[in-house]
Amino acid sequence: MKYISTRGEAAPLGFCDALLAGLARDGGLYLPKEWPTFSKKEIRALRGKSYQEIAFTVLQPFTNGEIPAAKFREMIDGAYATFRHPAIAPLVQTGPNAFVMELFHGSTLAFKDVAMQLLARLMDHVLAERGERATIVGATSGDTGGAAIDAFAGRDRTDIFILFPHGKVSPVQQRQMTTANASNVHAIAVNGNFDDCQNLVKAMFNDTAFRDRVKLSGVNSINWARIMAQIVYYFTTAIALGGPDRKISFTVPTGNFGDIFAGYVAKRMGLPIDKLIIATNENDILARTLKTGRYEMREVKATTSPSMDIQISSNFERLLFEAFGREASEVRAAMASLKQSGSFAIEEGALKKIRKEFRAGRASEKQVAATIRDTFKKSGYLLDPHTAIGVSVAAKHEKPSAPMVVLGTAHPAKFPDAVKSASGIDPTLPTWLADLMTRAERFDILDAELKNVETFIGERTRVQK
Ligand SMILES: Cc1ncc(COP(=O)(O)O)c(C=O)c1O
Ligand SMILES: N[C@@H](CCOP(=O)(O)O)C(=O)O
Repeated sequence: MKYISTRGEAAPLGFCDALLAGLARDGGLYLPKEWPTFSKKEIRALRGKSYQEIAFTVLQPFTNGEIPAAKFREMIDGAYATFRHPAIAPLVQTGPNAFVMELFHGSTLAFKDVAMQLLARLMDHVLAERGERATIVGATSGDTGGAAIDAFAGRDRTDIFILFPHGKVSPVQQRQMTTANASNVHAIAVNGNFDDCQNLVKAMFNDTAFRDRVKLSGVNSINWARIMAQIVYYFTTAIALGGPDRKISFTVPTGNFGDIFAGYVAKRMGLPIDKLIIATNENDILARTLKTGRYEMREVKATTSPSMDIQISSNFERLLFEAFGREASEVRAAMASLKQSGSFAIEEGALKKIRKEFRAGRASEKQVAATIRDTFKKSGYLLDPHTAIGVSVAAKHEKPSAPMVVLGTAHPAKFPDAVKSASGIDPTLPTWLADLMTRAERFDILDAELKNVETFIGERTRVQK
């Protein structure tokens, strides 16, 4: 299986090359040339299997035979041994036909751990096989950074540089990035917002001389392996709820569109998913796009769900590629228009295809607080603000015929201020993070200027120049 770029101008790559490349050289995102599929019978055969067994079966076709099966299984087992719940992604019933899939039992309490722990092991393996090192850069609005630092800290073949928006992540998120005691970790607070950080990362990938000199690799969801690992929990959950003989709907708190795109891929692979519902906060660019057919950037607002305070939703490009019938020239035109004018229009045919698979909704700050408060009052279950957006939006789309699963993307203790002000409850960090807020911090502050950031990274990476 080869991986092709959404912009159609980069050479197709095998799995290991796409893994290390992150962003394609034409600025596009990699996708498999065709989707591997599973029949209903094959999906039924996964019933009763562990998360790790299902992960192995569902993901192996994507590895293109480039990772030995036993080694891949060992990586999966290692990745999920770091989780504190045996089911990895357990389900909690919150209503007669409503569930939250808890994705926050990994070491940094966010769904990012699910993919990042596997990604780090895959990269380590490929770099060791090739006798190479890599410089990893990542942009974060709060959660990707902590998960990446946890997964890569102390790894000898990689130096990791995480860019986060200065003063715009929660104190817990910041500490998860700034207190790692490892010399290969560099947390950088950027004077700007998340979109500035993400633009810097993409600009570094597009600077070929720099990219090649420091052997740049990415851990954001621009990296196909991130999306790939996130496909698994759609399968485990659907199977637990009666799939493939029953359709399930998923509501996904969305920012960069990676998590929900993984659900789309699961559907393409044969998993009977009814609807995929995009849930946004007041930065509702995706909900507006589905309604109007125009992707139109606005000023980003700071909300109580900072990880979703995003205007440039990276993986929407992957969906456009699909909706345009994999016509890369149309993706290039849309992305050029976005760069030039901050917007693009989606033609009727493509929009129809998107609307067939997806619904979308937004939750205001008031609705988020009310959802946290009411859910706690009703059931004693404490939601984090991101998951609360999912629960709020899902309520408008629930129907008796298909169970509705909201992706629980973070633990409430990552956002204690918002949770306490909504519910009166002060969520506590688990014991292994109990001293997090007293650990010594180490980070640098940089302006959002490409040359500046490249010089900083170039001087600190251990890649041979
Ligand atoms: C807690 C949380 N929820 C939701 C999201 C949105 O996920 P995605 O960017 O994959 O759409 C993020 C960030 O990615 C997050 O950290
Ligand atoms: N919400 C994310 C933003 C980056 O998303 P990614 O999935 O592309 O890594 C975060 O928490 O950092």
